Order: sequence, then structure tokens, then C-alpha cells
Amino acid sequence: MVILPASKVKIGTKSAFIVLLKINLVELLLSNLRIIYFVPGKAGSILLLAIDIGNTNIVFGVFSDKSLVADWRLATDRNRTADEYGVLLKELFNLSGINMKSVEAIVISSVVPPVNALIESMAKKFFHLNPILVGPGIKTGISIKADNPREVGADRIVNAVAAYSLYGGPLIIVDFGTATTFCCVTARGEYLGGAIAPGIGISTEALFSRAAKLPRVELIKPPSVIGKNTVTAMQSGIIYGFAGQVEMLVKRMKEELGEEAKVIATGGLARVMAQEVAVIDKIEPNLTLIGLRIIYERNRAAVHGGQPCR
Ligand SMILES: Nc1ncnc2c1ncn2[C@@H]1O[C@H](COP(=O)(O)OP(=O)(O)O)[C@@H](O)[C@H]1O
Ligand SMILES: CC(C)(COP(=O)(O)O)[C@@H](O)C(=O)NCCC(=O)O
Ligand SMILES: [K+]
Repeated sequence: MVILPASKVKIGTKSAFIVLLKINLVELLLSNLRIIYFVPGKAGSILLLAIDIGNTNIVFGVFSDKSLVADWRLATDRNRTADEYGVLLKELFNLSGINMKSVEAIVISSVVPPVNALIESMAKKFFHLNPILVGPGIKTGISIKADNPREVGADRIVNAVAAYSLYGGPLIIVDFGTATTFCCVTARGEYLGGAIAPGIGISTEALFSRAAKLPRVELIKPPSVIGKNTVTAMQSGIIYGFAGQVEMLVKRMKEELGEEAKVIATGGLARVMAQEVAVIDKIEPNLTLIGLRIIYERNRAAVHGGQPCR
């Protein structure tokens, strides 16, 4: 919004000044309406808090209906207490101008079981809600064809739900998290399985912690594939090495699927990698949060009888 100070409006243009003033007043009104619209909780809307507990980060997403209105990342730390997570979250809600009391449901996906109880007790104490944990008994809407569906990481299933709902199948989902996971979904929405590789962050961590002369490097693309110094040589090995890993696995998976699958990338390092990997069709940074929202919708009637779960 632009408010022109009266001193900047030339004398002799009184009517222009009035027009400008009117435009500014209308804009002021509209921008305030926008603020009310975009800061749910203030407008009394019902919110869903989706929590994705990964091995490196816990991602929190607040949905107002289908829109993600805020998302925050906190480090996964099993030594933190429920109170500490609660206070951090309260602060983040306040900073975003969202009323915590407007959260009517919480849905959680976790691949770090020791942290579950912590986050569940935070949900009870700070939100007065019993969260839904994605796991056995929760309807996902996709059929899992892995040998043992119970052992598949909840984040992989939630990603598959979101990607299938957004793009249809066949699909290959690549999640650049603590591990790099590859998941295949058929045209009919069946989860087939995939691959689990050591993640980029933990692999590079191993490299510089185990080799005395190798420094910690920034994960950026070097000027050339042939590195001219230790840092650029490491960046080349990491960026192009992992790009090659993705290309090879995707190529072989497509061959095995026998169909031209769409490739969707997510996870903390998806953006960096997608620049170097031609086979990635789409980046969805919030794929897991989107999947959690969809799963909540599919289960809300069964879990709460359609009522808020307070
Ligand atoms: N916004 C970000 N920008 C750059 N790197 C990130 C970002 N978020 C996470 N990372 C890095 O990506 C890796 C995986 O993170 P994340 O996807 O949060 O893992 P997980 O889901 O396993 O907790 C980590 O090495 C982390 O440091
Ligand atoms: C493969 C994973 C470690 C990935 O976790 P993340 O990188 O998101 O922290 C997680 O999905 C997991 O623990 N899965 C269980 C094994 C499986 O999916 O078969
Ligand atoms: K994850």
C-alpha cells in the first residue's frame, strides 16, 4: 500500500489529491481486511495443527481449511521437554498473530518414536487436545503393498498420500531428509515401496568428521565439476554425486514400474538438489504437511465423531 504524504501532492491539483486520498483509504481498508483474512484465529476460524516429526527437524504447519497459513521448523531433540516445545510453539504462534486457542485438532506423523510422547504431552498441556498419530487404525486412503506395511515410515506414507492426491500416479517421491527416501506409487494409488539411502546431510557430516583435513563445506554448487581446491572438490562430490544417485535410482525405478512416472521432490534439501537433477518434475516443500491435512480430513469423522476433540 502506498500513502503519498500530502506535501508531495502538487498545489493546484486539489481534485487529484482527493482522488489519491480516496484510493489510499480504500487500499487501507482492503489491506486491513487482508490482515484479518490471513491471520486466522483472529477471525475465529478453526485451525488444524499438523506436526511432522523427522529425525533432524520437527515441522509444524497450521492449516485454515486447505491453506497452510504458517509453518515452522524446530530441531528434533529428544532431550527437550514438552514444556520447552510448548513455549517455543506459543512464541511462534504469537509472532505470527495466530491464536493458539483456535487450533481444534492436531495430527502427527512421526519416525522418531521416543519424541512422540513428548509432543503428545505438549499437545495436551498447551492445546488441550488429543492428537491423532498416523499409524495402524488410521485411514490413509492408499493401499500399502510393502512386505510389512507397519514398518514403512509414516512420513513416506503421508508423502505418498499428498503426492497422489496432488498429481495422481504413477509417481516417484524423493524426500531429501535425514535419509534420502524414494517411494513408488502406482497409477491406481498403491504404495509399492522404494529405496532408503543415507541422507546428504549425514553423509557429508561423516566425511568431514572422519577425514582430518576435510572442512565443513556449504552445500552449494561449485563453479565446475572438476574442483580446483578442497572445498570445491568436496562440493562437486556431494552435489553431483547425490544428483547422480537420484538420477540412477529414478531411472531404474521407472524401468521397473514400466511407466513414465512423475517425480516429486520434498525435504530440507530438495531445492538445492532439484537444480541439479533434471528428472525431478516438481518440488513440494510442504508435501508431508499437506498429506497430514488430507489424512486428518479422511479420519476426522471416525476419530471425533465429527466433533472437535477438546
Ligand atoms: N530450509 C532448509 N534449507 C536448507 N537445508 C535444510 C532446510 N531444512 C532442513 N535442511 C537440511 O536438510 C536436511 C534434512 O532436513 P529435514 O528434511 O528437515 O529432515 P528430517 O525430515 O529427516 O527431519 C538436514 O541436513 C537439514 O540441515
Ligand atoms: C527412512 C526414514 C529414516 C526417513 O526419515 P527422515 O529422513 O524423514 O527423518 C523413516 O521413514 C523411517 O524410519 N522409516 C522406517 C523404515 C521404512 O520406511 O521402511
Ligand atoms: K521427513
